[in-house]
Amino acid sequence: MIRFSSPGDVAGALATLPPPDEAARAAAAARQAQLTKPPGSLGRLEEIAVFLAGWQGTARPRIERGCAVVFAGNHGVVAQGVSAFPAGVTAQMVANFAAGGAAINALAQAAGLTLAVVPLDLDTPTADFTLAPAMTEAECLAAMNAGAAAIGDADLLVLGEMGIGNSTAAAALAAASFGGDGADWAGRGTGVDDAGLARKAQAVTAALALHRHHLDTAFEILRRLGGREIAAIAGAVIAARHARVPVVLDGFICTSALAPLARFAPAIAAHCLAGHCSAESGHVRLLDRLGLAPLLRLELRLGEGSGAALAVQVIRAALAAHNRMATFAEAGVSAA
Ligand SMILES: Cc1cc2ncn([C@H]3O[C@H](COP(=O)(O)O)[C@@H](O)[C@H]3O)c2cc1C
Ligand SMILES: O=C(O)c1cccnc1
Repeated sequence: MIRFSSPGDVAGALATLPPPDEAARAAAAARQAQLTKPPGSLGRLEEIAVFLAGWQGTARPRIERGCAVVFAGNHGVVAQGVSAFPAGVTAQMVANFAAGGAAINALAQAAGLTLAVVPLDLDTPTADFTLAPAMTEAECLAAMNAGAAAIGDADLLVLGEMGIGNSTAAAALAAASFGGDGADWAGRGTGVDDAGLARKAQAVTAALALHRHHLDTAFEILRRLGGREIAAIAGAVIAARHARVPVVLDGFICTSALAPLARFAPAIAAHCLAGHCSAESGHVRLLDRLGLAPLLRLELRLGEGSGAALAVQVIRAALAAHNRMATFAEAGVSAA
């Protein structure tokens, strides 16, 4: 299990990302070619099966311990008037997750996933990053370690977040990592009006100016502009990669955790599937920058891991076809 004791450990883990098991990928691709269908006719379902084979290291991948993990954190930048909801909703929603009443409870259950919720110091919001770094080094490392620890023994990891104000942090991370200013990456989040959207864009642009001389490592970008739940997702993604556990990403906010990592380690998203493309305006561009093609596009704009959990139903179907279909030889069907 990975532990990050220093920012150097994060850089080290990013410099040593393992590749997939190419033999398992080849074996899975060979099986797909034998199944009773024209080659390629199951489209991306075939790619999903080969992808999971490579990361699970077996020609016949399975989902037996599919785990959804939702990280929660609070954000000082809400003081800039960037969310349609008050910061107290973060803790209230964590209570709702525990009571089973949130969308992710229903969607994780429908997808056959266990659900873990990891609240991260909700009583201590990050600093307002328009004025100071969001987190200290110790705070950011602790959040990343909470993320790394949460992967447990999952064989498929579904990541989600809850944190009022975090679509502003996500926009800042995307801009710092891939260029552009606040207006390029700010979206409506929980549904801010035009004035709220302008405040978000302004907050991001102000933060980029304040931190501009210090954005030269993935860790510093995450620490200065992210939040605890986003840093935890980054830690979980890195830890999952080193454990060769495939990951399903959710919306704009979840995906934004990869932006600073990808700037310094472009292969970081190779063990990740994009569950969906959110209606949040920056998500389509963020996915494009990460080289990810979303599985679903259902106009969701919720977070919590909701779109990722939904996509697991497609992933399960891909594996059902891969593992249960007959080959041409078994079925006595003539090959081309
Ligand atoms: C009741 C409620 C449940 C949510 N579940 C996820 N989010 C989503 O909205 C927040 C991001 O939007 P913004 O940056 O505009 O605050 C995050 O908590 C995200 O997970 C929710 C938001 C609300 C209000
Ligand atoms: O895409 C997301 O992750 C998202 C969009 C709006 C609000 N919360 C989350």
